[in-house]
Amino acid sequence: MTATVPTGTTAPTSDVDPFSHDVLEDPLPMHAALREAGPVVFLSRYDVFALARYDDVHAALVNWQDFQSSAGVGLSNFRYEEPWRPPSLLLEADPPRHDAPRRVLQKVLGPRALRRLRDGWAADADALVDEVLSRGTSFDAVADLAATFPLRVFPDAVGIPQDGREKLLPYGDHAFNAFGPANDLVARGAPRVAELSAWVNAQCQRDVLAPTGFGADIWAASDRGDITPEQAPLVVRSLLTAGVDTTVHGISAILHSFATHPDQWRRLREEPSLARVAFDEAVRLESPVQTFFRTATTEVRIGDVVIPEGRKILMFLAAANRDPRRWADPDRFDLSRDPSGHVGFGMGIHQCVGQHVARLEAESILTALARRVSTIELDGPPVRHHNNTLRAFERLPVRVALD
Ligand code: HEM
Ligand SMILES: CCOc1cccc(C(=O)O)c1
Repeated sequence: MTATVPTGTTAPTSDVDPFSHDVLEDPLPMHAALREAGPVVFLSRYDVFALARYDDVHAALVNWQDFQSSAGVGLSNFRYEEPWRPPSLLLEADPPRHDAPRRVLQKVLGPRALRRLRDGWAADADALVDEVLSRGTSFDAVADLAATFPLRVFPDAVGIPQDGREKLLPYGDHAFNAFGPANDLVARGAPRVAELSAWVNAQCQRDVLAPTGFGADIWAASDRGDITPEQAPLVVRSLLTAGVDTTVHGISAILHSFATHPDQWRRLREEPSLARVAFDEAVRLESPVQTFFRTATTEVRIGDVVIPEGRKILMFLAAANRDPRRWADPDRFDLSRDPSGHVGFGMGIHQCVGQHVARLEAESILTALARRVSTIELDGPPVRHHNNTLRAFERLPVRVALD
């Protein structure tokens, strides 16, 4: 039996460390270099293959058969390494195991289900904006808006108790770090993992969840047999893991985009319905979720490179979202652009099942702000928050003028 040797040229190679602090501070030059090097680049530091161009990232995302998620969507390969927590039934599963949990969450988080939340979230956003503006017109848009609003509305929508909600952000931050290499960012989160995991897992149990909300809806789906009672807590865990940090950094991204593009703020004020497209354009431009991995289930040919079966592929969603081969003037925040097709929420069977929740949160806070604020601008240098997977701000000082 001779081993099949993948034929095809060797990929261009780079020894860049995408998870180093200087790259996490500003990944754009690395993205451009990877796009220019070719359709696929071998990253020698991590022994993985990188895709940075839109067409190649898109093709991998929609081809779940050749690019699987069940070996983990981080650097760690679940075929040989123990996951740090039981794998997600959605993110880290392939069909057929992925199908039922996905169908359940798609219904629980669907646009129709969210209609009942719209008015309450709009009122909460108005109240928060009034509260922030009553304290002055210079503030930190992260602490006062982006990190506050999601934590005011989302845990209640899930139906978890009040106690311990401050654990959600650090838990999610660690989960997103854990998709990367075991570097200092992962080490920093390690001491609290047991405490945070125990708390999150406890919130997924039926007896602590409110009688109405996303959590109750997931357990009701297990009563109907759409998923099993053993699966229900893990599906709730998906919401608590993926549903907080992402929206905090998504809202930060949109506020940073407007604070640095005053002409677009004027457009939003003239046409408030642009809030929806503004969110997708900010997610395209900033890509709060920067990367995800896949594992090749067979030899995959990309360009004239053959990636051997079993190898990890790192998809740079953020690089694809600014690929000049796909986007005109890609670095510009432009509300007249049609951002549909961006891969900031992924694409295909794993495309973000919570995107309507995220969009409604962003739209609520944006509309509330546009109602009262005539201009918004930076009031000092933004400070980045480094994470192996998330693009985020630690601080976003802004100054606003009121009507
Ligand atoms: C700006 C906010 C958000 C961004 C940028 C984002 C991004 C993403 C991306 C890129 C994926 C694809 C993962 C992959 O292909 O492997 C994904 C999947 C997922 N997201 Fe989101 N997300 C956001 C908000 C949310 C929210 C609010 C929730 C929950 C309420 C959520 C729950 C999930 C889940 C459960 C998956 C796995 C779906 C599956 O594998 O079928 N996300 N998200
Ligand atoms: C936003 C990407 O989606 C995720 C991220 C982390 C965990 C999960 C899950 O399903 O537990 C999903």
